[in-house]
Amino acid sequence: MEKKEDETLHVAMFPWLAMGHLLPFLNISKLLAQKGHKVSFISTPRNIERLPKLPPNLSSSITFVSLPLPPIPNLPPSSESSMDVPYINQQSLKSAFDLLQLPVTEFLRRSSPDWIIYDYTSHWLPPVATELGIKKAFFSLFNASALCFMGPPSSLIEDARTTPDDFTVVPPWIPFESDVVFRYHEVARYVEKTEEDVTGISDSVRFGYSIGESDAVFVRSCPEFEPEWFVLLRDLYQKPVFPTGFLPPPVSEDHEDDGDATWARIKEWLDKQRVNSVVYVSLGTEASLPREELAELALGLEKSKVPFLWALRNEPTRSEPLIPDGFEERVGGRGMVHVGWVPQVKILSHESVGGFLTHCGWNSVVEGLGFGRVPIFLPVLNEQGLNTRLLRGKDIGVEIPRNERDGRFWSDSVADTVRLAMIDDAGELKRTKVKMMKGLFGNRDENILYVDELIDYMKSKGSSHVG
Ligand SMILES: O=c1ccn([C@@H]2O[C@H](COP(=O)(O)OP(=O)(O)O[C@H]3O[C@H](CO)[C@@H](O)[C@H](O)[C@H]3O)[C@@H](O)[C@H]2O)c(=O)[nH]1
Repeated sequence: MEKKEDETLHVAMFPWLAMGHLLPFLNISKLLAQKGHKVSFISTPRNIERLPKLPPNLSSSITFVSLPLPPIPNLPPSSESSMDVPYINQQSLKSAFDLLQLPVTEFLRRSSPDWIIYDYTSHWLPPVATELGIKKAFFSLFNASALCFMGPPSSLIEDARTTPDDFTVVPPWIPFESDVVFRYHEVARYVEKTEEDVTGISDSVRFGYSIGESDAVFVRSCPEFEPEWFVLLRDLYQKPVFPTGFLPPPVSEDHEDDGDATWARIKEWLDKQRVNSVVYVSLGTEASLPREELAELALGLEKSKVPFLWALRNEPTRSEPLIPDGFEERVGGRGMVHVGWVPQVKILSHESVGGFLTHCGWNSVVEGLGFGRVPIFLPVLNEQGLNTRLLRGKDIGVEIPRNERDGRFWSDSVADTVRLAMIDDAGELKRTKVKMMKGLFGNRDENILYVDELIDYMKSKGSSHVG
């Protein structure tokens, strides 16, 4: 049933319980709402509370559907997102998430959206949607090259790669030369430490069913940036694959509002720094470094002599962050350390920021390049190593050298890499190259064209409601 041009869609959104997923899902929801469509955004109470307030003109188009996270043993009651739970215990959060199947099904039955856009964790959702006659799209927050590396649904479900070494080579389904592979330590450290799969379902299997049983796959990237990977992805999936563009977030609608004290303090400090002089340091919402590496990072920043703003996350298992003793006094006014949530997009948009020392989470990459900030890569877990290889392959950014096997790195390499990115003459070409990426990643008018195409596609499939 094709929807007519002037008809509005009702789209349900169901992201994984992680800020790096909730925020881009909300971002695309706002774009749908701006185009006059209706969105039901499904999540848990604490996650909904953490999201940025909706602009008044969109608040009647986006309805938050708050479903309490069912309690399970070993998961503290307030732990509703991946940043509340240590990385090695993420499977417990997934067990609780799986218990949302019933309330989500009830909501979908009651409200009959035309489409549901869902994340990799809800592998159980496609059959539910099919039964209710609701179209279903898997929205990938991983880019096309990372998805290709992971492979077609059949391989994901088979989950045949088991050892860290298996992930350091180009898989057989990639028919061209590629260096998008993991380094040993990027897999080994986490494979070995992660708790047994308490859900019985690995992430690979979740991805496999989520992709394999979808009607379409939406990917937060574009063929201009990853041409060969999009061609391959369509071939591997044998179904419609749509780029969403980079969905550059609007600065004014970032997590914190303008009256926020954290932003006021950070802005005051940034305002005093020279244009393009500051390196912003953040490793996202899930990654954390062992104590000795954190110390090397701190010492490296100190040795670099470059002004820095370091956002250190509050780690769920530690009462206080592991900044080396006396660090803040030694760096004095040259460095600012903030523990806890910061308004990242606003920081990156500030003209004093020139570089971004990042774990290479895809949201951070998109946000940093959208403002032309030079990325300094320190990938830690998930697909962050693959993102780093993709970008380095295009001569974007610089990577902090590490030991291939154990991942150790030293303060001198941190200092040298930061100086190369920020001030050394040898880094000039890199800085120019990154400025050239600003349009592709940050231009909202250009990027929205992808969302327009995606909406046209969703309308063309309309609703397949049976009841
Ligand atoms: O203090 C903070 C911390 C984070 N953010 C925002 O939160 C998001 C974080 O996303 P990302 O940079 O991708 O980091 P993670 O949340 O750590 O990323 C997880 O999700 C990404 C998307 O799937 C993956 O690429 C990563 O590997 C995975 O660890 C970004 O929009 C940031 O702007 C803030 O605004 N303030």
